[in-house]
Amino acid sequence: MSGAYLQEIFSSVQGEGPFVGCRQVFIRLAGCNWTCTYCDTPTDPAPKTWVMEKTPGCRNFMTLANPVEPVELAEMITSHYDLTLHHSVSLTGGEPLLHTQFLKKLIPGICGTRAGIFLETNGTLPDKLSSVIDWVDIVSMDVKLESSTGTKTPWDAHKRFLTVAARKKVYVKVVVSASTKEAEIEQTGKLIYSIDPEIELILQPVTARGGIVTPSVDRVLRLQERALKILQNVRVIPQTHLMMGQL
Ligand SMILES: C[S@@+](CC[C@H](N)C(=O)[O-])C[C@H]1O[C@@H](n2cnc3c(N)ncnc32)[C@H](O)[C@@H]1O
Ligand SMILES: Nc1nc2[nH]cc(C(=O)O)c2c(=O)[nH]1
Ligand code: SF4
Ligand SMILES: [Mg+2]
Repeated sequence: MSGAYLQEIFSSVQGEGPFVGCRQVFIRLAGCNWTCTYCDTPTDPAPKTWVMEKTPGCRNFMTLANPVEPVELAEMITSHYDLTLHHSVSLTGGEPLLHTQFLKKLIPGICGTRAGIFLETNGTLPDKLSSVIDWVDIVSMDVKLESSTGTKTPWDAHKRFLTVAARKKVYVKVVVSASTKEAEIEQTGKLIYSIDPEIELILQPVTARGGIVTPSVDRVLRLQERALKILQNVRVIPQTHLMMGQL
């Protein structure tokens, strides 16, 4: 099957990590292979419908049927959005790397932005990343700490993943909570350092959900110091789109 199940498409500003504020077209694919207690996004693998703005940036959504064919979707996006006004197209989800065959057919048709294709991923599928890395320009890779997600951290898969991602522009994002252990941050820092000490680490305080509690101001500073003992570039950046009332 060449089609894929989508959740939504919208134009907004990137709200997380070092590209905060950049205008992006977000393509949110359906389904996820991971479980994060704090997740703020539905992960139904096969929703009957998906939504797209009638007018870019106006949040007047129209409902469309799933699944969608890649070439048809590329035509819808390029006729609907002025990609030249956008920094990049953000492929997100759910977990976008569950849809690599679809992405390889979609991406050639949506390459008109200023900085290309931005992949927002949970960092758990290195072989899937290898199959599409040539089509991607920027990788936002999560490291999934057990203290926040409730699922055991896949350290080996993360290491293999970052090795592949380092072939392009990449940064690592780690959601931290009140229960994040300094040892987890240290292991994250050592993983990054072992591949490239220059790769930036973003500590993203959890937006409280699912019983996962936002870390205290003091705790965030201690965690950042722990990472700075290992890495050059460590910033604390929250989910800013929520503060701006942006999607
Ligand atoms: C919804 S996920 C989709 C992409 C991919 N599955 C991943 O986890 O990176 C996008 C980003 O939102 C973050 N996120 C989801 N829920 C959050 C929350 N409650 N607080 C902070 N960040 C959250 C994830 O950690 C991830 O960096
Ligand atoms: N504005 C905005 N920025 C984002 N960065 C990552 C997002 C995601 O859900 O993947 C996201 C999102 O949902 N909205
Ligand atoms: S990997 Fe991403 S989409 Fe999947 S549950 Fe975690 S935060 Fe949500
Ligand atoms: Mg989001």
